[in-house]
Amino acid sequence: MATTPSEMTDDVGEATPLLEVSNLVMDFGGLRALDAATLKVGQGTITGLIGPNGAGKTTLFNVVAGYHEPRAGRVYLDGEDITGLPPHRIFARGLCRTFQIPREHASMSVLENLMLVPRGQAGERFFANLLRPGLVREQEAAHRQHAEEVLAFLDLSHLAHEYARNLSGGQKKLLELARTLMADPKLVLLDEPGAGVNPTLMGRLKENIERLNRERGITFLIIEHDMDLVMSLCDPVIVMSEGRYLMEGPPEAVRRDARVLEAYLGGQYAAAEG
Ligand SMILES: Nc1ncnc2c1ncn2[C@@H]1O[C@H](COP(=O)(O)OP(=O)(O)OP(=O)(O)O)[C@@H](O)[C@H]1O
Repeated sequence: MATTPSEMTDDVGEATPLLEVSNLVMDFGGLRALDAATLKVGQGTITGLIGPNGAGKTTLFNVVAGYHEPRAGRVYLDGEDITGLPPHRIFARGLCRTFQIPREHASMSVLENLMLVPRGQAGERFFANLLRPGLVREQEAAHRQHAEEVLAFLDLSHLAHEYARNLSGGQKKLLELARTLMADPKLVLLDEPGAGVNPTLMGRLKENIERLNRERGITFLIIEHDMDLVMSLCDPVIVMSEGRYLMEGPPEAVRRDARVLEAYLGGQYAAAEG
């Protein structure tokens, strides 16, 4: 059965939702990209976020991750109000996002890309550097070890010293995922992880998301247009349309819901139904 945001509390149990977005409004000039968008993401879920082009999904990610300040509304992470915090502070609280177009540092190796992810290193603090250089070295070594573990977990160790520019599109998506893991995230927002990824790597990406969810308890919110990926990976699936929450439910219920079909009206969903 599909639910509304207020009913969803029961679905997630008594626990506070990991992410709660309440009545977000975001304008770009005269265009209202988010129109009182409200939704909740349950702890430990792999939640899908779908909707037609322009529904406001990426804008919602940008507001949640601190890249845009909303005109109105609130964002809560694990019950704490994070609205308007800058991206690095939100990141430090365990909310990480990836981008539709990966943002790797092309002329650095894969390992260096991971080591760049900030973790509040003492080395970045001038006085700590002067007073305790040994601490800086220890932290760098620990950071490197963590990066190597992340690469091993994602089966990317063989690419550690490859320039990021030489990776395929799918490998860059895995690198994006790896970068989020450097921050020990609670919640990862993935923006179209399947776009431009070949079927083999897509399978790997999916398995890795499932393993991270199962073994590390990481919650995922995933924007995706590939309906096969959404249907096989995500539960629940939230649907947005015209800047607002439309409905949510298990993938099969969402797939059959008349409101969803109407929202996509002749778009890729109808095509996928074929
Ligand atoms: N930086 C921006 N400046 C102006 N308009 C923007 C900006 N970002 C998004 N928009 C507009 O806001 C609306 C919502 O866009 P958004 O990218 O959030 O939708 P989406 O659901 O992610 O779409 P898609 O599935 O195509 O990525 C669209 O009309 C878009 O053109």
